[in-house]
Amino acid sequence: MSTDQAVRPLPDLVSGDRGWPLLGRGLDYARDPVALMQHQWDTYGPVSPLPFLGKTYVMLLGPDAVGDALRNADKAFVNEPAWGAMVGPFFNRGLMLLDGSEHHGHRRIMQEAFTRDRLTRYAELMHPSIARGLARWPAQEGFACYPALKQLTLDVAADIFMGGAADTTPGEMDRVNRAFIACVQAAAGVVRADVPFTRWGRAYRGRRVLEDFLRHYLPAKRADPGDDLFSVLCHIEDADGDRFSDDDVVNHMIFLMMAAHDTSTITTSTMLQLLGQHPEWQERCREESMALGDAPGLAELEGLTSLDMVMKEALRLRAPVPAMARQTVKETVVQGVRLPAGTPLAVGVQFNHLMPELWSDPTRFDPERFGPERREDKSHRYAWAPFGGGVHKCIGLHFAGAEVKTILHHLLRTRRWHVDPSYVAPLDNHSLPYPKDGQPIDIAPL
Ligand code: HEM
Repeated sequence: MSTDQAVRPLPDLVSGDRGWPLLGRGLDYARDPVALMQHQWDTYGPVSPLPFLGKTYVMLLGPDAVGDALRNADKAFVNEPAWGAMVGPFFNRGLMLLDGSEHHGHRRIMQEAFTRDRLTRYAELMHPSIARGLARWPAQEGFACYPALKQLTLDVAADIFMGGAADTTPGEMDRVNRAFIACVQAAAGVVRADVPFTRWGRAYRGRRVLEDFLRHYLPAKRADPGDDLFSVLCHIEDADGDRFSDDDVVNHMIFLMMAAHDTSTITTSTMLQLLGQHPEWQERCREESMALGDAPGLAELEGLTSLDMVMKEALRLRAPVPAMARQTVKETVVQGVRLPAGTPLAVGVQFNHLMPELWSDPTRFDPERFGPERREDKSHRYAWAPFGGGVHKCIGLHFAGAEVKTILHHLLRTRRWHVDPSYVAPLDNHSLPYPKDGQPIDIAPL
């Protein structure tokens, strides 16, 4: 909350900013979220009204307003009703959808699944499934890398999250994958009820398939501690000995798979695009990877400094979560603007990533901006926030770093790829931004 300015009400909408009946500016967001954010900033400043899917949202832009919401110093903002309205009931009671002391309690337990020791083990386990998956990639011009990466991260999830699924046939596994994708795609549903042949109808069925699948394996996971995330969630406890119930494990697993999947796939595909367009960076990253072995450990992966800067730059240019949802539970003031209780908000971190006030030549691919001499990300605490901030900051950020870098490490050591420097990915922004054309790359053996 900012208190040092005169408090004023939310600006009125200027004419032409109502958008379409019911959809509001939803179509403008889907077409080009950054252009919409720029318009909001130019017209209203950091706190702006935004008609969106039948409600008047408030969009927060710029590092100060974003920081106010994410830090949540006076506990005015909550997640559950806000994210719940976006992603539907399919990720019910996932960590991101819990608030207050309940969130705190669950996060304390879940933290135990993401300790340094656990991450070291997950990183070891990733190598074989990633190497196996990439071995199937053809040498091809115009290879659609996005769907291939999506399959790869699903396979990794089956191994690392599930520890394999011993009594599930490939056909059943395929059904589980489709159920999972149906849940993820529900966010873009227009009909938001359990109606057959709609996105939500499919997602309701998908959630049931996922629950049945996880409950089938639960007794075995409870009985036999393993290294996969599912087993880990069954056995971890916080310092007071609190543990997850069976329902908690199922809810957290479904949410974790969702949180990990598209975000990591988007990041990896953006990196493939950028490294394909900037061969000098591809070579620089390759040299570092060649200096390591086939299956580097977590610390070695973290030591791939060029790849690390490229990953940060990819997350800056295309944040997998461009905006976060929040809702006020009491009246509060953001950057001098009074917001009543019950206000839904979109917290637009992607805009911060491209502000000329915070970054030099912001649309240019320039990973060195994250190098020790420049550290442009330090221009403001919320200049770069692809993983969010505050108590809900991504719990899987180091896991994501390990997975994305392991995929790139294997690719750099076995393939060379090229992308036309003028290529601009046509993004679908209905849920998280992904390239509609499958993001073609020309890929060949090294
Ligand atoms: C590059 C990949 C990823 C990106 C960009 C990303 C981004 C985010 C963001 C922005 C949030 C905050 C949402 C909010 O405050 O409303 C978040 C939360 C979360 N993420 Fe990630 N994420 C990534 C990968 C992962 C992975 C791999 C996992 C798990 C293995 C994961 C698990 C979670 C969980 C559980 C939360 C909720 C945390 C809480 O509410 O306490 N994420 N992520």
